[in-house]
Amino acid sequence: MRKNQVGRAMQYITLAMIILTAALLWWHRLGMVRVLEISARSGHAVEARDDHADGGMSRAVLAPENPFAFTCTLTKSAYAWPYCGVHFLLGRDDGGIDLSVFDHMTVVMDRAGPGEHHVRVAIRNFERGFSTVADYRTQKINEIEFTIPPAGSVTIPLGLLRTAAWWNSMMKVPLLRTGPNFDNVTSIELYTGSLSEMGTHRMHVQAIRFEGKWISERQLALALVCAWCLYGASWLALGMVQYRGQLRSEKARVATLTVINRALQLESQQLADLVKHDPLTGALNRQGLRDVLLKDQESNADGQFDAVLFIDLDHFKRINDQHGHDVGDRVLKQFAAVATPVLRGSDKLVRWGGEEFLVLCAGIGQDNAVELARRLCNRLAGMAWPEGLRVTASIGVAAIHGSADMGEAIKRADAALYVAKRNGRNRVEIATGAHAQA
Ligand SMILES: Nc1nc2c(ncn2[C@@H]2O[C@H](COP(=O)(O)OP(=O)(O)OP(=O)(O)O)[C@@H](O)[C@H]2O)c(=O)[nH]1
Repeated sequence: MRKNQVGRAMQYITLAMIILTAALLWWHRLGMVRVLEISARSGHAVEARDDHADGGMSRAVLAPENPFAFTCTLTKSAYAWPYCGVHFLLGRDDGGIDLSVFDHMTVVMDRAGPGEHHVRVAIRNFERGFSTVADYRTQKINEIEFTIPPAGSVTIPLGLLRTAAWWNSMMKVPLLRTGPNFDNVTSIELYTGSLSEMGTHRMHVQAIRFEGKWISERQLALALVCAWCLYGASWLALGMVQYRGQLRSEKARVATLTVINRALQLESQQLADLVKHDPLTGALNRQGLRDVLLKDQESNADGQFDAVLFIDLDHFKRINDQHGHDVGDRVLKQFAAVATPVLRGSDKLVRWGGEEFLVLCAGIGQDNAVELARRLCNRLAGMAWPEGLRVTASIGVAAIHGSADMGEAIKRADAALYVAKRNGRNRVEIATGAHAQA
């Protein structure tokens, strides 16, 4: 995927994440509620309970047509705490349901009877390690007592319920486990309160409703933080992967450009060389000579060259005329090939024009220059040439007195060459008066 496509995708995902986060927070605030209702419609079993078993005389009687409506006759007796009420059974004796996922409980009921209507609600929890199936009283009793209007409802946060102190004492519960528990609830009990007046109380439980958020605020916050962290991390990782890919392609591009650059440098060097060299013989041309002299002047004001040889192949026109230009070209090429190894590395062979060549000699001295010219003359005269030709050259030698004298020295060498031609060719003449014979 291209970089800007990924960027656009990430923008959409960010927007989606923001909308999702806002929607979840809004939904959590206004909804996301789960409800457990215990009522005549829910089909939970109901049992009547009173103080009969404890020696009292109170009576709880369920209405035959609706066990959620019952009559409770509270009667004073030898038993100190008369009570009566009902049990709503939620699970088996040893395995109840988890009500800890709910936040609060709402009791909706009608009643009729003497005095204020005090109600005690108890939630029985089967406590592993304490409760037994044989005796339901060993199940932890978490309770609260409150007053309810004749017809209406009361909502109670589950956190307000407390474990009965007598149960903790009876079961010898360690201090840290004395708090209420709702994770294994077997029944909910609804009794008359401790301040309820004696007499007949008619009660009709419309519903006991447990409500709570599917996810607690804390869980939601944690989930959102995790999701955003994950998203941030994946964004970073993606960025890193892209950055590395970019770096790799940049490196590859730089490497390619370096290769191209080198090739161009080489090419431009070759072109520069071409411009400075005669294509036929490979000797320097006049442009090349100019560059050599400029460089020479830059490094040494007086110049390093101290002698110049002016070479002209003898009767070259005749070679062209008799054997054709191609043969003439081959002779010119052979001349350059023969002359080059005779010269030293610091000497420069220049094609002056046509069949005329210059040799610039550095640090040689006039005598040695004359010696070099003779050697060259002899070499040319003694070797085999194309078409069995005999090729000779006439050479004028002149001393160079500093770089400023270069032009004049070439003229003097040319004049000496003219003398060599006039004196019969295939010979060396020196420009400074004393003309040596080959
Ligand atoms: N094949 C060939 N011939 C060339 C080239 N450049 C110049 N020439 C010929 O070289 C010949 C030079 O002739 P001339 O200047 O008359 O000199 P020469 O015949 O060598 O006579 P001398 O110098 O007096 O010995 C001319 O015919 C030119 O056309 C070249 O690049 N190739």
